[in-house]
Amino acid sequence: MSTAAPLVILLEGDGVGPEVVREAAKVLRAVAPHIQYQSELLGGSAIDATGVPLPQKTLSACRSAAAILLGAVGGPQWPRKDATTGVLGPRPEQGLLEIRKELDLFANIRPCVFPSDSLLNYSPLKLETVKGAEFIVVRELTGGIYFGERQEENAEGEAWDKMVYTVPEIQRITRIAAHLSLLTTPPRPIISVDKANVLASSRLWRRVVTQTLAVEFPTLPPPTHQLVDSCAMIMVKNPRALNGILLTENMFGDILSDEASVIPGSLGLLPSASLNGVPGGAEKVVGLYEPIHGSAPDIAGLGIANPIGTILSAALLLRYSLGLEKEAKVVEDAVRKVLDDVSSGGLGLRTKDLGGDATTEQIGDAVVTQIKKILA
Ligand SMILES: NC(=O)C1=CN([C@@H]2O[C@H](COP(=O)(O)OP(=O)(O)OC[C@H]3O[C@@H](n4cnc5c(N)ncnc54)[C@H](O)[C@@H]3O)[C@@H](O)[C@H]2O)C=CC1
Ligand SMILES: CC(C)CC(=O)C(=O)O
Ligand SMILES: [Mg+2]
Repeated sequence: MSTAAPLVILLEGDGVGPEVVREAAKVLRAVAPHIQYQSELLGGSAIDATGVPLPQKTLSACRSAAAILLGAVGGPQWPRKDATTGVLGPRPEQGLLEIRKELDLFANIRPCVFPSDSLLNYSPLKLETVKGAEFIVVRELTGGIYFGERQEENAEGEAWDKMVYTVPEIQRITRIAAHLSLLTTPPRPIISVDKANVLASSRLWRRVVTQTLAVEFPTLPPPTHQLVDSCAMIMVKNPRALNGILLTENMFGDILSDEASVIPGSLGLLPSASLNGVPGGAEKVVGLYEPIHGSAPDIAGLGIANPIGTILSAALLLRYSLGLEKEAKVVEDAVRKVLDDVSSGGLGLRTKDLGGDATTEQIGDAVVTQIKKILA
């Protein structure tokens, strides 16, 4: 374990963001007390304080940090209308897109696994359908339609968004998928998801994914290709058929990963890592870690948000940015213990989204208690 004191930037954001980040930071403090923290503004709270969703101070702090932990941004109060001009102000989500672009966080890794087998009974899908489902969504994060040119509604009543991909953008995200595939023996199959029957950008995607894997990773089996619409159907009908790496572009990955959270039972469960390179390699990668969910304005301030997705994101931070694999495992084991049924030695604690009545804080405290027991 490194003895230096790495700096982690906390971007609490909006809505339930501060509630879930508080618990994840508590967990990090328990498992790795040497980490230093600094809180900075992003999103709606940054707009209110500074006028912009990504203040320069936040960006500079993130650039010099070892890693970043984010809650979520956005809410119905933004964009705000200027009282005199009636002009709409910036959107919190712009800040998130900007920080991803500025830090070149092109690889978004979203593992869809059951943090505890006891959750098999809480999935809205049938137990026999979801049992054994386990895949990783590898989402391209700095290209595609979220970053293309756009035209807001004009006088002709038209609006459009342009989806652009380039060969290097597709090559580099394919390399991340290949790297993750090769971490297991046998390698996890790579399923590339696109809409190549309609979109030119998807036809480029399919060609470049196939070629990059064939040329640079000849030992890997060739990828399979799945159209995004039928992929969405398979995900809830027979998710085990997708076991492996789902490699896809920005918007498809955004949508499919929210759908994937239905398998373990809640959007509040799944973590993510946004990286600018291959994790665990010789080069230091920049990493921003966040749950896959949004700011959940409908439950903000009630203290009932599920913090597990953020806590598991903190585990990914320990693993990918700080090289603290043992500590990452301790956090994951502690989360499992908290969720596991009492009959199998766990606490059986669940927030409302999973049918329980535990608060956000109780889950965080329980994870900390389990960490202390594991480390004792
Ligand atoms: N990474 C980010 O910062 C993201 C921000 N957003 C923003 O969040 C705002 C709300 O978007 P929505 O479409 O409502 O998506 P959302 O993910 O915030 O919420 C969807 C549903 O899931 C529930 N939910 C989400 N997280 C939960 C948690 N941790 N525990 C329990 N229940 C949870 C919410 O209560 C809501 O019913 C929007 O402004 C959107 O732009 C959305 C997605 C990602
Ligand atoms: C601003 C959005 C693209 C955020 C989002 O939905 C996500 O990254 O999951
Ligand atoms: Mg999303």
